Amino acid sequence: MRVLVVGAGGVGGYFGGRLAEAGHSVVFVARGRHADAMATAGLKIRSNAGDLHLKPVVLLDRLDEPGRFDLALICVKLKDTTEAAELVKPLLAPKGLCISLQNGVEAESMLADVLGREAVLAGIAYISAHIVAPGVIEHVGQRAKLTFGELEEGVSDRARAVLSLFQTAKFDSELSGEMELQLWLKFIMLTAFSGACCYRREAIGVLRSDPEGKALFQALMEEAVAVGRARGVKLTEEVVAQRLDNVEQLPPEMKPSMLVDLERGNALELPWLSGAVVRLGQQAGVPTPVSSKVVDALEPLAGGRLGAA
Ligand SMILES: NC(=O)C1=CN([C@@H]2O[C@H](COP(=O)(O)OP(=O)(O)OC[C@H]3O[C@@H](n4cnc5c(N)ncnc54)[C@H](OP(=O)(O)O)[C@@H]3O)[C@@H](O)[C@H]2O)C=CC1
Ligand SMILES: CC(C)(CO)C(=O)C(=O)O
Repeated sequence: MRVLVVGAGGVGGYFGGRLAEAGHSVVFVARGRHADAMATAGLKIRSNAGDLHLKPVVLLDRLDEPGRFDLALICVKLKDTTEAAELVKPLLAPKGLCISLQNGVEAESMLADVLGREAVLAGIAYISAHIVAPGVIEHVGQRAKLTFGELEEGVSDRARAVLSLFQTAKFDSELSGEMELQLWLKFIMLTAFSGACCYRREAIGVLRSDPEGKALFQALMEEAVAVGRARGVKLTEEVVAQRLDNVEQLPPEMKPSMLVDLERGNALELPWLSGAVVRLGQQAGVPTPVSSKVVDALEPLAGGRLGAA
């Protein structure tokens, strides 16, 4: 399979790098100083699962012939999703597939609007990884896993073929027949994690050691669960307690990617995380006062330093 990785940051650089390490044909779409560094010095991954120095790295040549790629992994921030889909459209082979490894519960529909539903699979990245210098990605903790599958319930042969590809690489992968539920299970944790850590400017270790921090986390998660249920997602009674237990296992230094962005003055994915809880809650008639408080506090910073200038 010829793989196109759109966005070579924490997520795209890590998973794309591991696929290339396993010998697959992987072409990256990158830009700016990160792209320059990848082109000259290669892509470096620092990871507890094993460091990797990928050199040479193949970057997309704008003159590449159309219809060349069997699989596109969308790994840009959510604000760049539609642009990424437009870029991918002419490059995908006729039966080519596109998988979002982004956060939130809305990336798949943004991709489907451009590429058509048939070309889109849903995906989730369980990892904490960030660009720490141009051309260099650091993986925090041990976890590196992709969960993915069809938008509709059930498991298809084409998704099994992607699983076979992923299983050759140095990360965990899982095919799911109920991706809407999976997307929401990650979303309820992530929206609470990113909302609480950004609101208090704390990594998870400090946040969870303070009862008020934990209470904020739990309240944000409960609101997201209520919104998901109102939309028909089958979230069980135990789901909040299970996620709170999982959070106890995270390395204390772990920060959500939105806090990393906040500290760097980058644009925030707020509109698709706590912002989505508020927006989807309004649509479903579910009150979300705690998420609104987080959105109100962070909104002035959501455009990032450049956006605010
Ligand atoms: N980082 C993490 O640990 C995790 C992140 N996620 C999710 O994954 C997604 C990606 O996050 P992350 O990897 O952190 O993002 P990063 O910002 O690290 O990487 C995205 C990269 O894509 C580049 N990019 C964006 N648009 C284009 C384009 N049109 N052409 C070329 N390059 C482009 C960006 O460049 P530029 O900087 O110039 O915009 C950036 O280098 C997000 O939705 C995030 O929520 C999910 C799980 C974990
Ligand atoms: C919480 C985490 C690290 C889980 O993979 C994540 O998705 C993010 O920081 O964006």
